[in-house]
Amino acid sequence: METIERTLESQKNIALVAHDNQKPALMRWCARNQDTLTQHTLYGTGTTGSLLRKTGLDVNCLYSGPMGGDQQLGAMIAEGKIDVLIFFWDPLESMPHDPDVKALLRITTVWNIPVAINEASADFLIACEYFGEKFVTQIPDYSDYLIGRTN
Ligand SMILES: O=C(CO)COP(=O)(O)O
Repeated sequence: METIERTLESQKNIALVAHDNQKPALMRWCARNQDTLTQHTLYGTGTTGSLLRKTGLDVNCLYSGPMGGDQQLGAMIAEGKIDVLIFFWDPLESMPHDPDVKALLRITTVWNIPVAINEASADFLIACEYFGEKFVTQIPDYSDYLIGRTN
């Protein structure tokens, strides 16, 4: 597939999500990185975002994951409205909305956004010089894709 450039601005739109068993770890991680996170625009699924708001972070809350929050985030990623996903998902518990979780992770790959799936990868990502700077990525050329399918 043809690709085009997409520039992630220095102030990023960051999605924060954690499954229940991972919420304490994400809360601690956000507290540790509060100064950096406040320089960006934050989004979260319903419960994660509401808990983070209680700690003083300005998080735009979507629906709770099992009620459609993962799908809302997926749509925002496809529309270029989310630049980075921090998702502390739970590998040891089955979720009623597992198809939504898979779909969310899949769409991050389709649109080539940086993703952290656990604390160590989140530490790497936030330590990266590009976290607070412009960063150019390659994304699918959707216009070209559509032309190819409709010609
Ligand atoms: O289920 C989730 C992600 O799959 C997260 O949803 P909550 O933040 O509402 O718990």
